[in-house]
Amino acid sequence: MARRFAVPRQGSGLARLLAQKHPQHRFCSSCAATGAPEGLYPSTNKTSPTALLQNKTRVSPSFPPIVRASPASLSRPQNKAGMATVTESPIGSLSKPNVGVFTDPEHKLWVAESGPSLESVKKGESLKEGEVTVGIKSTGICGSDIHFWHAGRIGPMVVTDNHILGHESAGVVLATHPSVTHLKVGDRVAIEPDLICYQCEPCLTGRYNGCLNMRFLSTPPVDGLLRRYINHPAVWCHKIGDMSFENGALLEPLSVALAGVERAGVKLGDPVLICGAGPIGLITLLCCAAAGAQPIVITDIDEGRLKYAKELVPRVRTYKVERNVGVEDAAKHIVDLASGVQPAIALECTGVESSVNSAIYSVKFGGKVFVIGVGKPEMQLPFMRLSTQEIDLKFQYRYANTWPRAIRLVESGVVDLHSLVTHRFDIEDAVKAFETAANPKTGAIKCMIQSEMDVQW
Ligand SMILES: NC(=O)c1ccc[n+]([C@@H]2O[C@H](COP(=O)([O-])OP(=O)(O)OC[C@H]3O[C@@H](n4cnc5c(N)ncnc54)[C@H](O)[C@@H]3O)[C@@H](O)[C@H]2O)c1
Ligand SMILES: OC[C@H](O)C(O)[C@@H](O)CO
Repeated sequence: MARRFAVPRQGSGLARLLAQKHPQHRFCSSCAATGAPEGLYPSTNKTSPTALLQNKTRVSPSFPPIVRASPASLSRPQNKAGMATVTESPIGSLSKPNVGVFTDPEHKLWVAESGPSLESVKKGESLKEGEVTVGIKSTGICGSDIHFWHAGRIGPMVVTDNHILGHESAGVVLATHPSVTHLKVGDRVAIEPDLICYQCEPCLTGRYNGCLNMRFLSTPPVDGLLRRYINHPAVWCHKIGDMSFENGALLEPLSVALAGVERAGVKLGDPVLICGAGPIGLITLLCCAAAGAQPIVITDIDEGRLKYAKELVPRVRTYKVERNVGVEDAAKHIVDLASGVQPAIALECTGVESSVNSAIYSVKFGGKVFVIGVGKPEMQLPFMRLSTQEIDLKFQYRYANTWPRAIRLVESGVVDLHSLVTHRFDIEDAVKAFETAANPKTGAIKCMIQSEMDVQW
């Protein structure tokens, strides 16, 4: 296949710079600071970043056999009382077949057998270099999953075939390829759902969410994580210690919010507006509250979601958007609610044109409107308001290098995500889970799908 990007040649400026500065690169915070992301490079003991740059990654023919769970190796992290607990559940005892949650261009939704098959998981046959098999325990339903089901597309991302949904997952490592050194069977992990090329300019400069060859799990045509078992590169499986699997799954939407809050530059005492109190808006609210923003106003058209926001962060001020109120008037109400203080930063988490526009009319001179929501391909925006008020209009798309930070925030309790989970379903009942998540009358914020295994972890 023809390359659409330039690979740094051996001896080229970029390749030399990376190789000279940090021969080991992987998990190197200096690389993160200078552009190359923490955890970007595969953690195989045979793969150096220099080799990646030179495109010389090869499987060693002499690897020992796949490591699969055996009772002795299945040690869980220490529990709260400091006691190590051992799980006696070898992979060989798994009996539930792999299933996936599918949609298709006809907007059907169903649960059916999917790959990798239980048989191949047990034998470890399907594992490639650098991969681990993860038994998925919890997966959150994202608005984009519902969109792919209902609308069959998000902008240019179109469902053209039977397609497995889901990209917010955490689980337990069931098997490791011998090339994997930093994970072992029994590790609890959250899955970062992107597969990148490690070779294009965004990858090499630390902004791998812009990878020119991105394969994002659950974005068609790449199947998602709503399955019992998946094989995934170990480098994109982040250890979560004894964090709950649900919190592990929520690290994905937290990553979206964190990336936005970080790039928007929210600081202590900043007056902030958040538009939309869906999961992304609510998690953004938790992040802004943790960052010390004050006052914080959040908007929504749904009273129930605003009530939820108030329960999460009692000091937030809530504004119910009414369809018959114009965007400039809505902006005035928002500023009034903030005791006359115009927001320095608006984090837009709806992707709805009128909401983007009331954010633009709300922020102060020199303020920032930071759009996380995704919406119509084209929108009409108040150009002269942006111009005369020197407002920065910026955007976030997914995330890069957020998982380690997100894990620290959740582990420490600085950001408490757990109460966002309002409904839980077994993977066999995924259709019911999706119907609940898609129906505003259910009051669902985050529906979680759990895949019970014959193994207790
Ligand atoms: N940029 C990214 O990488 C990224 C990642 C994940 C999600 N998203 C997008 O972020 C947005 C939010 O995601 P979510 O999961 O919270 O979705 P959601 O649909 O659950 O939440 C959106 C909220 O906005 C509210 N809303 C609708 N119109 C409004 C208006 N005019 N004013 C105020 N509120 C209004 C809805 O009532 C809802 O509560 C979506 O557009 C989603 O596609 C973007
Ligand atoms: O958090 C990731 C987002 O939900 C996805 O990018 C989605 O919007 C399209 O695949």
